[in-house]
Amino acid sequence: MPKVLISDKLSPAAIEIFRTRGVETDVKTGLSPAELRAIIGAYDGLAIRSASKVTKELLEAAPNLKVVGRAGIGVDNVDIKAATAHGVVVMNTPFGNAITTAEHAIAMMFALARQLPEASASTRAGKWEKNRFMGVELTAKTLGIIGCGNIGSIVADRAVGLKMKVIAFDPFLSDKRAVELGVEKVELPELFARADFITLHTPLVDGTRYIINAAAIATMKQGVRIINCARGGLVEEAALLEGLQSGKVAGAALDVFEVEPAKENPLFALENVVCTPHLGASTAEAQENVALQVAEQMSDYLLTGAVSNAINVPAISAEDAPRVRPYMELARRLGEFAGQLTQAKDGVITHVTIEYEGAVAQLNHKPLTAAALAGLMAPMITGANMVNAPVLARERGIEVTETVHDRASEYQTLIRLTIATKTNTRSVAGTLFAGSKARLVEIKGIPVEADFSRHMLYVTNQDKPGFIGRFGATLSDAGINIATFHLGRAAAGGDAICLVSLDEPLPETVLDAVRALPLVVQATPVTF
Ligand SMILES: NC(=O)C1=CN([C@@H]2O[C@H](COP(=O)(O)OP(=O)(O)OC[C@H]3O[C@@H](n4cnc5c(N)ncnc54)[C@H](O)[C@@H]3O)[C@@H](O)[C@H]2O)C=CC1
Ligand SMILES: O=C(O)CCC(=O)C(=O)O
Repeated sequence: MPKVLISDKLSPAAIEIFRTRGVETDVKTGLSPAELRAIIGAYDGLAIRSASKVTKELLEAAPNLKVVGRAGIGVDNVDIKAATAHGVVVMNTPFGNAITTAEHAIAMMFALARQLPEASASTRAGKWEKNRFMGVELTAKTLGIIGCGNIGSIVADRAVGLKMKVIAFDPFLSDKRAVELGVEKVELPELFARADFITLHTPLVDGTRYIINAAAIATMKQGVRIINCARGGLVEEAALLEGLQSGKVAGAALDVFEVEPAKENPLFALENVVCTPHLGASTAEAQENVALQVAEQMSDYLLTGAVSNAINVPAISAEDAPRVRPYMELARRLGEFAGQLTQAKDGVITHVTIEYEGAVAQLNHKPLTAAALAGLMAPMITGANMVNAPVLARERGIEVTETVHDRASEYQTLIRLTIATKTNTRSVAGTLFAGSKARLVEIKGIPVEADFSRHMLYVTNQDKPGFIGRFGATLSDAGINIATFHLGRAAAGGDAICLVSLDEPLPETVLDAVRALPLVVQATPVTF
């Protein structure tokens, strides 16, 4: 039974889902990095929000970890590169808290416009300072949205409803989508120059870090108000502080900070700053949504291999998983077979081509390619799996080509893998028999029909009389039982191949004896 650790505060709905799905679940929140490192080795899955940091060091201490599930959107607390290198799938829940976070941004905009926190504090203190709090209307004001994805789009929709003029900067916002949302697409300098309110909704990545800095603030309207419910680090706090103190920026509403938890911050001293402690996603509805979703996704992956909302691996829907899984198995086995045949003397692999024909051509082939690469590299690289295999291939300069054929094939469905090294090219092809059973049907273009079995011996020989008898005698003299025996040849008298499955591993001495037989070109044991 797979075992999951929940290390941040998640709705109890998640535990319920894990347990009913048959995933053993521990909840241990508030652990220090060292405490988490000390126990992570026992778990297959880790469910987190934003407090737990999934670092390279944590991943190094987690040999069994297969999946990290982020109950939320931002994954900047996860070292994705390191997770990928360790073969760990990272998933998030991209929609579950989007409405709630967009509503928080809108609430923050109102709070800024009407100084609600200060007015509330003053009233509760019995001051009745009616003249102190003069607000601004939102109607007809220009809202500049930076990042118009899930959350930014919902903010746009709500702001349009408030009769604001909405302008947006997002390099991936299409003209059509902008029209649908009722927003005007602009470049960033124009947004800075025109917006009365600016709200941020991008991830924190290298390209967005300090997207609001001193230079940007200098180009903004006098009296601009800035809202950040995305990530600390998008706004340079020192520059914002200066802008607020000079009056250039009339107010700022911040849910997120460069350093969190933000217990001390010079911005807190200013009365035109509204702050919340990273509450964007904190509604009962959103927390229920993300907890349910992350538990379902992680359980699906651990129990069935279905992948949804993964950041670092191609998606396989739960619906597709039963159809795709046998093909992944076939692709992986073809990769393993080819990997074991590729010998050190062949030199490094330079190119891998994966062809999909027949029924398999209709499927999402990304996970199949990843599985084939994982199989290929597994004999050479410990820990290679379908998460890290495409990266490992890229790092090693292996060019990967996927070809999807719509031509009719002799087989109803076929995957062919061709491995090129500097000195050699090898190909293997397989099909699914009876819908789910992986079978080898071609090696080096020579037809064969063989199941993948635990212990196999692959021999290439010259197609001349005498080979089969001597080969059979060598194995039987050594007391080795042949379970199945498959022969194939390119043409009479030409290159021939022989693939046998054995009941036990072939001792080195017998392998040497086979290799020494006349007509044998090479003999390679293959195990699964
Ligand atoms: N305060 C909170 O509790 C929460 C904060 N968040 C934050 O909100 C962020 C946005 O979430 P979603 O809208 O769901 O993500 P999303 O991926 O749907 O949208 C992000 C948008 O930013 C755009 N973008 C990327 N680089 C950009 C750039 N340099 N300039 C302008 N736009 C750029 C992308 O094209 C995309 O459309 C998350 O990454 C997360 O950090 C999300 C949920 C809760
Ligand atoms: O889990 C939380 O409270 C924060 C949510 C968040 O920041 C996110 O989903 O990106």
